[in-house]
Amino acid sequence: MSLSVNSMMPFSFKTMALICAAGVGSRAGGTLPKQYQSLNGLPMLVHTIAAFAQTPCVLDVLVVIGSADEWFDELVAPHLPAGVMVARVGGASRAISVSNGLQFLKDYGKNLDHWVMVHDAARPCIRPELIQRLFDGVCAAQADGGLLALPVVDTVKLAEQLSDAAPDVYQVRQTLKRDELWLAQTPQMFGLGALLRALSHVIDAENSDWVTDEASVMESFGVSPLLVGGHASNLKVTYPEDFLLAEFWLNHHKT
Ligand SMILES: Nc1ccn([C@@H]2O[C@H](COP(=O)(O)OP(=O)(O)OP(=O)(O)O)[C@@H](O)[C@H]2O)c(=O)n1
Ligand SMILES: C[C@](O)(CO)[C@H](O)COP(=O)(O)O
Repeated sequence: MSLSVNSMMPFSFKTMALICAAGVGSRAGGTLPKQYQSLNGLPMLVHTIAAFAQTPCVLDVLVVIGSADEWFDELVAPHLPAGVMVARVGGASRAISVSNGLQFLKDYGKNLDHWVMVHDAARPCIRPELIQRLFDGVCAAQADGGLLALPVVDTVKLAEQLSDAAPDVYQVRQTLKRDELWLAQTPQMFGLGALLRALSHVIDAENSDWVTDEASVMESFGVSPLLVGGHASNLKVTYPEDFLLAEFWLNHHKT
């Protein structure tokens, strides 16, 4: 099955941003979904939105939240920069939330040939310089898309579970060549129309559980995204211990 996702390179001097914030944050703990938990006195999502709102290459910002979200209006809306759009179209998985958000942008009349950057609400320490670096890098290389990423610095083992009786015990099968390995961050930037077509196709046609980022979907249709150097500060807040680290980086950016 071929799907034309890279037949026309997107073109514009600006990009839209889609911030996905419809998850429940089950691994982070706490009484609120992690995107609403406080970092230095403000909800995580407020920090994430602010970075995009302050970036020169970002024209429109859309925040995707869950349809039954009970927190956004009270915790985030009072801090929302002018012009930021909000869509209550989150789905059961990150891929569905992103796809629904892209459809919202299309229905809103956004140009399908223009760029969109997808970013996790859970990466609140993203800085405008990094967002701009991704945009400039992809445009300069005339690539079909790209993402921030970090080279792996640890030695990486491929392992398998020993037995169902010992779910935490794994045995090494192979050590991977680390100089070829990168850790994907967000934002991830592709043409709005191309990404929407690719995601919708995967979601409609098969189990989309394997989809953990936008780039992998585009890769499955033959696109080779550009990797642009990210930064350790752009961590994804996943576990309880990540909140402290995120606060450190937010403070560090201010100095
Ligand atoms: N159905 C979903 C699931 C996730 N996300 C968003 O995707 C980003 C990355 O996902 P992850 O860190 O896995 O967040 P959660 O799914 O909320 O966390 P967990 O897996 O621990 O429950 C987050 O900003 C999250 O809000 C989303 O918009 N819609
Ligand atoms: C998109 C992502 O941030 C790239 O590292 C990541 O895959 C999303 O996290 P999830 O836990 O797989 O939803």
